[in-house]
Amino acid sequence: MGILEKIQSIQEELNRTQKNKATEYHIVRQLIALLLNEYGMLIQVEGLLKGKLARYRAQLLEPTPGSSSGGGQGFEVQKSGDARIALIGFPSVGKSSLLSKITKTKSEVANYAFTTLTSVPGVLEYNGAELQILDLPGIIQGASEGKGRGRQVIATAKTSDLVLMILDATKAGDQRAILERELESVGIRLNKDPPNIYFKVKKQGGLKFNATSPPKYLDEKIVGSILRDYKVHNAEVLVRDENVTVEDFIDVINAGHRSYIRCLYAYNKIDAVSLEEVDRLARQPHTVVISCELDLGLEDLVERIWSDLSLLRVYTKRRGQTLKFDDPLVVRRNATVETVCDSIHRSIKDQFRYALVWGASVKYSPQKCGLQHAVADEDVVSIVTK
Ligand SMILES: Nc1nc2c(ncn2[C@@H]2O[C@H](COP(=O)(O)OP(=O)(O)OP(=O)(O)O)[C@@H](O)[C@H]2O)c(=O)[nH]1
Ligand SMILES: [K+]
Ligand SMILES: [Mg+2]
Repeated sequence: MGILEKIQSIQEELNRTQKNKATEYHIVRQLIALLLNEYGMLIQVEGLLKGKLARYRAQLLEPTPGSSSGGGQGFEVQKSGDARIALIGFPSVGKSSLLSKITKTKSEVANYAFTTLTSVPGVLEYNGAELQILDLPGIIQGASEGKGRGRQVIATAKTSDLVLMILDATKAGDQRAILERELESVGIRLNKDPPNIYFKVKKQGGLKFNATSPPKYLDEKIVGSILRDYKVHNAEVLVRDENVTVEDFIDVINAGHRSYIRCLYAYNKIDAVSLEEVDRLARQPHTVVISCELDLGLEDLVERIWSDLSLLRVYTKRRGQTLKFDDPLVVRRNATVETVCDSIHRSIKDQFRYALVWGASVKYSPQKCGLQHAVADEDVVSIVTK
């Protein structure tokens, strides 16, 4: 082969590879596009399936015709232990993951909505107390009007001592407000004290309206017209707080249907958002940030649950017995020596002479106290009987 021929053959070869390269490149690009498309389709299909699955599972929660309570098994759970904590949140925020983390109970965890269809109780042992934690189905907007089993979930929340609202740190910020509204609409008041208004319906005498200082948002006329609407014409009203609102007054009239419950907000899945976002969320009031997946913030959460419950540990001591500090009597805040007596035994009050109290509630330890003495956390109480 002459030199010119050699050059020409190389050029031809090069041309071919150029073309091949172009086609190969083209083919590879097409393949990639195909794969991407396929992948996108897969994601779409997965989303669709998940949506379908969630819809069908939500139907499992819906009331069946002829039953007033709803489909599936009923989920009233016997109260047990020293306090009840209800896990409230949208589907798939990690309620069951949390129950499985902080108690010995395993509740099913999955990445589709409405995995949990009933209430699942677990026990958290802390500071010698037994705290009942209730894992519940997820609720959605409109739950209080009977969407899904929302009404039953919310009714269960109303029986709790603390609502633990589980929120998804990766989701939009309005979850909190939506859930608050759902709970509010059935008479649950979160992190509020009952309004400081004395109200008593009378047989006669018309409306007697008084206030310790002039209320800013209420007056006798408003109160009178609200009461007429309730067909109450004789009543005594004493407003002891100038900041109470019309809504507060209505709550007082409906006191039997109002529950004032503490609420702790826990943002889960913080492993999936930026540090700045975690920081922003953690600064909201009554809020903790956690990750069930990475075991972050769970100890802190349990501590916050304990302090929000405001439970008191009282160690009771019998004459001549040594004190056992591992088995306290757990009572509510505002508990008195009388509460302690009732918790020990119903009849102990009949033989009560006095109590000897050691601890933060007394000036001298021990101090002789009567039934009305208010106890403090970690007091030691010895009941002296007749
Ligand atoms: N990234 C991340 N995922 C989590 C975390 N905790 C739970 N998950 C996931 O979130 C999904 C839902 O968890 P569940 O515990 O079933 O949620 P749920 O609130 O009980 O859901 P429903 O019972 O359906 O209302 C699962 O795929 C979990 O693995 C977390 O801390 N981080
Ligand atoms: K789920
Ligand atoms: Mg669940």
